[in-house]
Amino acid sequence: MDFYYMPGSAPCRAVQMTAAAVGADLNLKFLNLMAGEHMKPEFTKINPQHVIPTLVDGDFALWESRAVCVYLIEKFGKEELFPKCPKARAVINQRLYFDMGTLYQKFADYYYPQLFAKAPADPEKFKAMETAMGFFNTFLDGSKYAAGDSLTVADISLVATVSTYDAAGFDLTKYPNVNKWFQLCKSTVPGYDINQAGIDEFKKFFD
Ligand SMILES: N[C@@H](CCC(=O)N[C@@H](CS)C(=O)NCC(=O)O)C(=O)O
Repeated sequence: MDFYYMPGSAPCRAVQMTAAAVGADLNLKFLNLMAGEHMKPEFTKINPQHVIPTLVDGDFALWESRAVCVYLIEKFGKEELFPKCPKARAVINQRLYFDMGTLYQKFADYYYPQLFAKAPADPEKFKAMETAMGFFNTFLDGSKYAAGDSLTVADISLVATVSTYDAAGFDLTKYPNVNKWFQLCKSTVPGYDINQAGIDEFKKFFD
């Protein structure tokens, strides 16, 4: 399977950790967004939305990291990462949508204008990030992992986001449940070393 990615990208790292968890071999295809490679017709033919991560499995192309993670889990039969039980799956989905629509989104809203448009920091957007992280801290009350007592795709997606907050200097110690969960994920999420290598790349944007 071809995998179009950049190592610093959080959603790409989530897919790479999922691939490690299910034992999928990804044929890595580095796509340099800074050089506009995602806008070239070779790539827009595959993905008209021109975003990474993008997975190509034969004649099937898929993007949106969380959809790609779930596809890999189902293709490789690792049901424990996305159990079929309706309630368990519903909580995992809630966490995944929270990650995409709220936690990662608030990070992007605050940091991206500063990183990519040299805009000044907006304190209201920083508060929105704090509120989002506070929600996640509450979800983790009495729960070892993001969606219960075992590791699921929700943890893989969320740890890509939370490690990105951490890399940007966001203080996680104010969120004790998140901080504890983050330390646990570092040692239990398969392929976390790949995430760390990507984080090291991402940090260069802050230099
Ligand atoms: N929600 C998407 C976000 C994908 C995304 O925005 N990727 C960025 C890189 S991190 C990208 O490819 N940007 C290029 C563009 O939007 O044209 C996911 O989780 O896969």
